Amino acid sequence: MVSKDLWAGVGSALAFLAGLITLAVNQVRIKLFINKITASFSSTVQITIPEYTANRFERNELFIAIEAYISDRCTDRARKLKAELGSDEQEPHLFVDDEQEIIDTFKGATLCWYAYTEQPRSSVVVQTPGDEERRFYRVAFHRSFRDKVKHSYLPHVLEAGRTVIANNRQRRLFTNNPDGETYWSHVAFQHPATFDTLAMDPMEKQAIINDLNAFRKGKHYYDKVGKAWKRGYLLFGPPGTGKSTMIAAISNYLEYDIYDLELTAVNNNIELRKLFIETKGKSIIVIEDIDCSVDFTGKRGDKKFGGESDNMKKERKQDADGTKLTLSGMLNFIDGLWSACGGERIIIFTTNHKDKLDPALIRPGRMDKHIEMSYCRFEAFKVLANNYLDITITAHHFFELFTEIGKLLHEVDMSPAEVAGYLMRAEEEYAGARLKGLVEALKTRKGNAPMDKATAKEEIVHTDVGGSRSYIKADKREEE
Ligand SMILES: Nc1ncnc2c1ncn2[C@@H]1O[C@H](COP(=O)(O)OP(=O)(O)OP(=O)(O)O)[C@@H](O)[C@H]1O
Repeated sequence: MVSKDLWAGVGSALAFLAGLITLAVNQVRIKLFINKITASFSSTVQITIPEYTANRFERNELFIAIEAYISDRCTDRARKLKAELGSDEQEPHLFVDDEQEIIDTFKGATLCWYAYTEQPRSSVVVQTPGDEERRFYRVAFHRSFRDKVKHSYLPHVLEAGRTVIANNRQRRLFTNNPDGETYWSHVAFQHPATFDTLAMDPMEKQAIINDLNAFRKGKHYYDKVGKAWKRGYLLFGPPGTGKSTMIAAISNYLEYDIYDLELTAVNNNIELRKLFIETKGKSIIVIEDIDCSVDFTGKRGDKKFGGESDNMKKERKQDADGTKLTLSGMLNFIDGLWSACGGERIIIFTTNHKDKLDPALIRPGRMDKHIEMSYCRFEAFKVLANNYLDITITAHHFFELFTEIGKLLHEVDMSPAEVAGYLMRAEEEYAGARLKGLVEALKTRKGNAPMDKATAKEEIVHTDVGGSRSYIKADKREEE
């Protein structure tokens, strides 16, 4: 009897449980159904941005920019963050972690961002990065902002995100590999040179800065005139006058990477083209000592003598096949069709002998600006004195030394590198002693190089005393 009652109790309990389960399942079904109905009438629109593009091999640029944008704008508001340290970086970067709502506002619209990760289905064989974990950003907003989001907000996020990435990024110095699997290898670029520490005529320096500013902001202009967004600079001058320092200052100013192209390691035109294609935008491509890198002279044949020699025919064929590095390959590199890919690149050649270069290589349009880096004159010296000794022309106790140096630098050719050498001489503890050492060296050089009488007569030396320009007449012969 007892066992009959017990079984009856268990039976009704099971029936009750089954009823509950059916109810729960029905409720989930009902909830899903209600969600579906409300979603179809909802005023909210959602856009999902996957981490990988449809072909799954490339990361989606929009996703990367959104990540940077949200990390930059919204980390203060987020409660869950992630920290990462890149291989070349000094400071960790903070990112907003997944599965939390982040609110952003834009021109009256409120946008709700949410990041989430989907695990791969167990049946999927991982072949590409996008087959592993799949990450997404989702942005939700009122449907009345659909156009604003599409045409203004997302482009704004893309641009702002790219700027954040460029600012956070450790700049890199690339060099081409002679026979490696990759075309370029790189190290972190950490050169302290800036335009403030670069010793040269202030007006010329300002002209270069203006030119760089115009270039950086010039995308629309270049598009309008139908030119590729690139600019060529030829830096020429004797050794030690600051050509490499200028390149470092430009890179630091524009925050561009540097590709230091070693032409002697490039075997032919095809390789040169591939190297170019592998460079990224916002970069400076440098070929130092272009006159020493490859002997282009004579490679184009001597047309003066009429006809085409066998050598020239061979040269033309090799040129067409790309089996050799030739001048025309170089010209193509600078302004051929391939050079237009990517945009926002500065190409810089340096040389100690501008006169040795083929005019075709440096004509305007290829090398747009020719910048002469010259021996140290008084204006440049003032920058070096400030850099190395922390003294300015307003330091009255050095007035006489400065005046003497000003006169001597006008008469004697000494590179900024040499002047810097005297200003940082470890064996002299005091600034005055170092300046005197420089005066002695300049006098010795002056004595060794007798001056041409005509130029030595009446010279005007410009010095800037206490900010006001004064002119000191110096009759060099009489002084001696
Ligand atoms: N104009 C300058 N302003 C500031 N420092 C300079 C300048 N010129 C040279 N120097 C100093 O001299 C050193 C050598 O200069 P740099 O390598 O830039 O000269 P360069 O013209 O590229 O020489 P080279 O033709 O031999 O390659 C630099 O490290 C820098 O300290």
